Amino acid sequence: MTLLYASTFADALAKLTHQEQKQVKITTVDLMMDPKGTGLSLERLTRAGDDKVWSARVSRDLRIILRRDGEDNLLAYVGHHNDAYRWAERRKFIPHERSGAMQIVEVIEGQEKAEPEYGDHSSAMETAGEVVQPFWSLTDDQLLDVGVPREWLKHVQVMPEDEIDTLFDRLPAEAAEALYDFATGGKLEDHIVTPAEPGADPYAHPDAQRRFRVFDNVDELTAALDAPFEKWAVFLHPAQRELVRRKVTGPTRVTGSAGTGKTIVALHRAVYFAEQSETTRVLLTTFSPELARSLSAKLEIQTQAVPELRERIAVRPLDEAALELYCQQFGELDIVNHSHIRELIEKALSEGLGGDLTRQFLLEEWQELVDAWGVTDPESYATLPRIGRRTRLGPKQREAAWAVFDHIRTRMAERGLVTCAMIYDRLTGWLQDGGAIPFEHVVVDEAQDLTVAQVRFLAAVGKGRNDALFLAGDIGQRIFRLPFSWAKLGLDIRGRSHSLRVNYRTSHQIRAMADRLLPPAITDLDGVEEGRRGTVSIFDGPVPEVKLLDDTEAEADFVSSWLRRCMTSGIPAKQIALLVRSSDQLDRARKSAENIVTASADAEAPIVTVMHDAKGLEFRAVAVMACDEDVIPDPQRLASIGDVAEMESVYETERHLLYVACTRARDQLLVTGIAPGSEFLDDLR
Ligand SMILES: Nc1ncnc2c1ncn2[C@@H]1O[C@H](COP(=O)(O)OP(=O)(O)OP(=O)(O)O)[C@@H](O)[C@H]1O
Repeated sequence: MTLLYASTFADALAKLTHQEQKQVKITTVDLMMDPKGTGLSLERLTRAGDDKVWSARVSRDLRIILRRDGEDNLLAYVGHHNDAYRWAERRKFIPHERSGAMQIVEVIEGQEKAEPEYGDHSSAMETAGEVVQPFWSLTDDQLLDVGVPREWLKHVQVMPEDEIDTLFDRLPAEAAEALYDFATGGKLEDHIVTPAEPGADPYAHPDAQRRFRVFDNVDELTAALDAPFEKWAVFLHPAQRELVRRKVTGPTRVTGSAGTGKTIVALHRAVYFAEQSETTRVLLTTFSPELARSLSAKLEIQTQAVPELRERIAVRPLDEAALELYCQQFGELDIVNHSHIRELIEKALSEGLGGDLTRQFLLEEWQELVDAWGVTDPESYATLPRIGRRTRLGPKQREAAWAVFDHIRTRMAERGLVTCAMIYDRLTGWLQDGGAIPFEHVVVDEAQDLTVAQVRFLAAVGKGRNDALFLAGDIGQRIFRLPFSWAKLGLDIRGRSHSLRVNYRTSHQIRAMADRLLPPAITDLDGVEEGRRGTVSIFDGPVPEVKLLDDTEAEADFVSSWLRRCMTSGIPAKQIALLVRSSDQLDRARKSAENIVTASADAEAPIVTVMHDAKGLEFRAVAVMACDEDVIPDPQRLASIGDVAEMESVYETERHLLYVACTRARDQLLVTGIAPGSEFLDDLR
């Protein structure tokens, strides 16, 4: 017997109460242990759209809808009595005639009425009266090629524009994606379905696997039922699945705009590696402890059916993993902090070093250039491109500056102090001399913000080993540093970078607005292009609002009212975030949140934080506040930049930051500022 579970079942289960879910789980497991259903009330549904559909009684009111075909037992839906029967009456289960992929097709009522009003498809006419019909010109053949079920052809051809947002609810996802992309300017040809081999299993096609999961045993099914809300753990998009299982010969990168499931691919990829053998060890890593914790929690869910896999995957922030490795290889160490470095600069200045250079300049020069790039001698310092540095230096000034840096390095060496970058540099040298880390595979999430030292280290980790390095990231979300070439540092992903294009996080409306902040394609310094065109979201929501106000008080009041509306509509406070550019504006956000908390004693407070700290997170509602003219782009960063190219890089990073903030929102997005507002708001609007 084959156990199958449809995403429609997972969605329906998630809508039931906790108690009902428990009852469903018990009946499901009984059903799977006793496929003939001898002890259960099974009933074939004669009025269903498909003659293999049965109902199973869970309780007086709850029914599971099953499809039983030979050895296949498919859990299709669950719901209250009438809802479940009505769902079954209006569904057919048929392999698509072009792809061979099993589809659940909604039976359209009154289909005969859906005749196109103009019979000739070659006509350029796209409207019937006032109603725009975006798919009017598409032929049956073109629609079948992208997975539209035959019974939907006419309905799609006359579909009015305002129904496009329902595509994902009503059509198989491959067809909905193609049509949505076409309606928003994309090409249908990019979505032609892959035909199956004759006689192939209709559930094995990649398009079927995004909605059906085959279980090997009841334990696996039980685990999936325990996590009914985590669809990502069970149903991958074909493009995600491809990347998870791909065999590669060098470092690989998955890209895609915010919310396209890069983190999910990274997680599945780590598990996939761990499945390869009992002795395989995988490092799953990212930049911050908070994101590492979130990866760890997701991994627990994903591996609950096979807990031993969890043991084979270490989840750590990259700095922590590097530190651990360093201590194992070279013993304990002391890491310098900013105040140490400041003290050393002071000392150098008091000894007459540094010429007329300021403390602040020397500190930044050390952090952003000398330490970040691992510069160890004056010659390298003299030839280093001054990426991100505002001030040009003449030879004399460089000499004076180097005297200070030399002083810092010597004192640090005497006291046994190192910087984080030095840890990576030493590990890189050790790897180049034949050292080996205790992991066969390293999977890195949020890779767009890796430092120079981290990239060098990872390049050494991946050198000469297949499948050693898998990176997930979006260059449009690089917010912590200015761009640099990975290939020049030995990490070459050219030809092995793949984009995802289905956005699972943000509504159509929010994604479309946020996308206006970035160009349709971004090319990194190694010439790898990341195209964002053709990305579609799988659900829709309210249109985001951009609001400019007269002063901070008016802004706080406006955001408080918005917060109240969000919470009244059922969004829990913890699922709402108020984001600002930097800590200087945090009070403005806190004020809006406080208005809510003081108005209702038991109201929980929403999350208030800076945009940088929201990277990788998601919320149902987000207010991006304080988008004022003199806040974003940050005027301090832009001040006194001499070089045009450099100015562009800083602008870009600030734009990315606003993009990151806006794309944390799932359903509701509000952007506010004091008039006239940030120049970026013109693009948003
Ligand atoms: N195949 C899937 N099925 C259902 N949900 C998915 C799937 N893939 C991703 N998601 C959901 O989409 C949301 C975004 O996924 P994820 O965080 O992996 O995106 P991302 O590309 O890493 O985003 P960002 O670039 O903003 O960090 C998450 O809620 C995730 O659970």
